[in-house]
Amino acid sequence: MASMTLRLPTAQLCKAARSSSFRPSFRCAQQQMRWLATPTTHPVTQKNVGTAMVFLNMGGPSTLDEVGDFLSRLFADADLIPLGRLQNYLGPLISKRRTPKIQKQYGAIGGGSPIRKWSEYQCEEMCKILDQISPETAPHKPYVAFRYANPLTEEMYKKLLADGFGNGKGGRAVAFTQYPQYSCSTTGSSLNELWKWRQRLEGKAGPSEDGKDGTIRWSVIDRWPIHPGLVEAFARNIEEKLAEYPEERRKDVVLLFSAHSLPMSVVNRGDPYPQEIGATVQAVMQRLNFSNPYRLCYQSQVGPQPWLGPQTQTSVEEYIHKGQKDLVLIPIAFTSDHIETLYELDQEVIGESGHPDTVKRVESLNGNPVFIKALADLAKEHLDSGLACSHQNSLRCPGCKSERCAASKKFFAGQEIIPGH
Ligand SMILES: C=CC1=C(C)c2cc3[nH]c(cc4nc(cc5[nH]c(cc1n2)c(C)c5CCC(=O)O)C(CCC(=O)O)=C4C)c(C)c3C=C
Ligand code: FES
Ligand SMILES: [Fe+2]
Repeated sequence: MASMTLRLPTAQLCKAARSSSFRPSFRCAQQQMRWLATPTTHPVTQKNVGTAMVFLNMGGPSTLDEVGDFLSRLFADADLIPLGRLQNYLGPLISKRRTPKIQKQYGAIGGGSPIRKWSEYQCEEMCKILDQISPETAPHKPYVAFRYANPLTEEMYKKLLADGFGNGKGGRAVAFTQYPQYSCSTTGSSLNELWKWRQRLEGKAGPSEDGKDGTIRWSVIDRWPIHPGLVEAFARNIEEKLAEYPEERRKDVVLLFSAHSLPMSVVNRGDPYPQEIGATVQAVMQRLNFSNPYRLCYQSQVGPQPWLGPQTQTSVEEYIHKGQKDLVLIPIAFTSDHIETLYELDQEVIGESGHPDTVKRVESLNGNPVFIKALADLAKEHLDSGLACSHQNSLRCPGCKSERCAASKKFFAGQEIIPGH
């Protein structure tokens, strides 16, 4: 199939778009000019190298021996746990103290987190579908970049370069966050880390005026809280779980959506996560035709400071106390199993509820084909859009004081992307 590009040379388009009259709406101008698209051939270098699809996530320790390193990277991350000037001193101290407790939890779920297995599987399967539905950007090559566990962002970036992306040859890479809802402590942290390694490994200069300096062109799928495929996958899993209850009780089962909580300091800084979590919940309930009563609650608080509530475990206990024993827990902020589903929800919340036969959890998305097709559809929409990132991604939190956020947001928003390439 013939590939598509813009009739005007990109450099000319970009120059026009950068001129003062275009400046306020560069991305709009880029989008509006897409109707000029006409079939032509790929630049050879791009065709050969294909498109790198890079899944971003926090990662988890695959073995008990990796728990210490995982936690020490996590407590060293100032985007997640800001400890100020004491970060380098307190981070290692807290992580070391916490390691035995968390090792026990990973021990109880089989000796490690399944997140690497699921991420690699989901990304590979998505790429196979993309090769079919988006031949103009094929071949799609799967990569995983974790923030706190192997494969780390540095390792992924070096692999990209070794595989022929960058190195004077250009090539396109899509950073695809696997957190459907954006938080500066999760996706924001992963993007800041990706930007850091891009600066270290591909130079500080950034792309030249014509975008042809041979560095990797990055675009970002930074959030997808209400993507119809995601909503459909969640909704079907909920329907399956509801079908396990006797018909006469089914419509009164309470659906308890559960998301990882955020410290109130992060919420009050203006983090978009609570709003986007609410949007997913609303979209799923709309798809279910509001078949059941529902609530959103939050889990996995760490440390003594105030976190966003209500807490999942307390909510379950309180509903049971009120006589509501039919409860379905729905982990809504993570797309594969991890200690928060397998340990915290299954073993603590359900295990300690006293009613494990009526308090249930829906399956995580893991290898669900409906979900993997959704990932592919979402990626295709992004590749066709020509957008470097969402418009929303360019806005910092009102309370953000981080220079890292400012620099990385500017970098990603400034990438020049040709639709369908
Ligand atoms: C959408 C998901 C998550 C958000 C938002 C999030 C914010 C957040 N987390 C911490 C502190 C910790 N999180 C830890 C583990 C952990 N966190 C998430 C997801 C989100 N975190 C997951 C899936 C996991 C488990 C990984 C796995 O099992 O594979 C931990 C380590 C465990 C522990 O010590 O309890 C900490 C610490 C903060 C401070 C925060 C928001 C600022
Ligand atoms: S903390 Fe949200 S943009 Fe920096
Ligand atoms: Fe967390």
